[in-house]
Amino acid sequence: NTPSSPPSLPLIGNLHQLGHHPHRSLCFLSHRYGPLMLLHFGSVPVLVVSSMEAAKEVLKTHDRVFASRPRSKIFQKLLYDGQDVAAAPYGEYWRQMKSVCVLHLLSNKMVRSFRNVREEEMSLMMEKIRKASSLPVNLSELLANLTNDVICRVALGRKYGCETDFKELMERLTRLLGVFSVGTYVPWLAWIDWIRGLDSQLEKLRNDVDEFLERVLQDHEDGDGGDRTDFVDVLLKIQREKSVGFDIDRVSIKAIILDVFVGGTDTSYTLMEWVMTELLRHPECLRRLQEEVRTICKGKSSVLEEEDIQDMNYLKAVIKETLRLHPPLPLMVPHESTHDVRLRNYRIPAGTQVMINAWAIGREVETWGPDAEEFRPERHLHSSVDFRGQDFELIPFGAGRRICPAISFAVVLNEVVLANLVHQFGWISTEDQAEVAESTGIAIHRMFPLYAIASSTS
Ligand code: HEM
Repeated sequence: NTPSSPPSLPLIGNLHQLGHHPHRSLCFLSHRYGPLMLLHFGSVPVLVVSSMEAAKEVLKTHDRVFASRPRSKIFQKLLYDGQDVAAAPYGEYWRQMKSVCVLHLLSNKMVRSFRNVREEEMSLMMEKIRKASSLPVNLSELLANLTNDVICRVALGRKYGCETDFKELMERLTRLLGVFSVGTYVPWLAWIDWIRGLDSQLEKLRNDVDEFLERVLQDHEDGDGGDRTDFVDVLLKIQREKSVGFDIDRVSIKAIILDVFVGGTDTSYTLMEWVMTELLRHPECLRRLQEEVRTICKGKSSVLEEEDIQDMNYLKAVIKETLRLHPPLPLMVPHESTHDVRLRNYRIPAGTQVMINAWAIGREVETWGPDAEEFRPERHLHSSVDFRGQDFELIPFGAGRRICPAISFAVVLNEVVLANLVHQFGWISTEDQAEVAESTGIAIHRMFPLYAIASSTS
C-alpha cells in the first residue's frame, strides 16, 4: 500500500511536473493526490509531505527513521563528500558535527558575543541608505551585502565581501548548488552532466573553494591568535585541544565553515527582503510597526540596540508571518528514510527521499483559515505558535533532529536590522509590489531586486 501518485512518464518519472517553482507545483499536485504523495524523480522514489499532520508524523513520530540525507552528486562534490553537517548522512559523524555547531558556534552565548559585529555592519548600511537621500536604494543588494559581511566576520574574522574573487566564488557556489543534476536521478543518463559541462564546473569550483578555505585556515594559524573568536578560531582550538571528546580534522573544519555560508547567507537576507516587500505592500502594517518601534524607543534617535527589541511583539509577528508565507527554503533540505517504516497505512521503504513542503504547510486553509494567503501579522499576536520546531504548522527552520541549528543567530540579526530600518526611515515603494516574481533555486528570494525610497525620520 503506497501513497497516491500523479501519472508519470517512463525514465523521468514526475520530473516534468516540477516546473520552475517546485514548491508551488507540488502544492498544487497535493490538492489532488493528498498530503502524502509518492513521486518519482527519474528512478528515485520521493515522498512529498504537504500538511502539518503529515509533517508531524515524519519529523516527530518517525524522526529518527527520516533523519538522513539523500546522496546528491552536487552536494557531495561541493560539500566535502558530506563531511559537513547539512549533507551528512544520519549517524555518529553527523551527531558530532552538529553538536559542535549547536554547542560551540551557535549557542546563545556565541550569538550574543557577535552583537558588536551586527551593530557595526548595520550602522554602515544605514549610513549608505542615508547618503542615497531621496534616490531609490537597492534594498535587496544592501541586505545581501550586510548578511554576507556579518557572516564573513563571524565565521572568518574579517570581511571578504569586496574582494571580487570571493564574491564570484559565492555566486558560483549558490548557482551550482541549485542546478539539477540528471545523473543523480537517472544514473544511466549521467553522461548528460558531463556533456553539458556540469562535472567540470563542479570539480573546478570544489578546488577553488578548498583553496580559499585553506588560505583562511592558514591565515588563522599564522596569526598571533589575539582575542579573536571567530568560528575558524573556535574550530581550530577544538582541534588543537581535543576538547570535545572526538577528533575533528581539517576537512571537517572547512566543511562546517562552508555550511555556515551556504546555509546562512541566502536564507537570512531572503527573509529580510521578503519582510520589506510585504511591509511595502501593506502600508498599514508598516505604520503599525513604526508606531510600535517608536513608542518602545521613546524618541531615541540613535541606533536601536538588541535589548530595545525584546518587547516588540508586532515586529516578531511580522517576521513570523513572513516566514509563514515565504519560508526561504520552501522545500527545506531533503530527508531520506534509513529503514522501512509504516506511515499512516502506507509502507515506506528504506531509501525513500522525503521533501517537506514548508511553503504549502504555511498556507493550509485548514490550519490558517480562509485568509491563509493574506499577510496578516496580527494572527500571531495572541497565538503561541512559534517556528522553533514544536509547532508543525510553522516549520521554516525544519523540526526534529535535522532542525536548523542557527535559529537564534538568524532571528536576532533580522530583528535588529528590521527594527532599525523602520525606526530610522520612512519607506515608499518605487514599483508595483502586487505581483512579485520569485527566483528559482533552493532558496527562494525575489526574482528582481527590491528598490524603495527612504526618507530620514530624524
Ligand atoms: C532565516 C534564516 C534561515 C532559515 C530559514 C534556515 C532554514 C533551514 C532549514 C529549513 C534547514 C533544514 C531543516 C531540515 O532538514 O529539517 C536548515 C538546516 C541547516 N541550517 Fe539553516 N536556516 C537559516 C539560517 C541559517 C544560518 C544563519 C546558518 C549558519 C550560521 C544555518 C545553518 C544550517 C545548517 C548547518 C543546517 C543543517 C542541519 C542538519 O542537517 O542537521 N542556517 N536551515
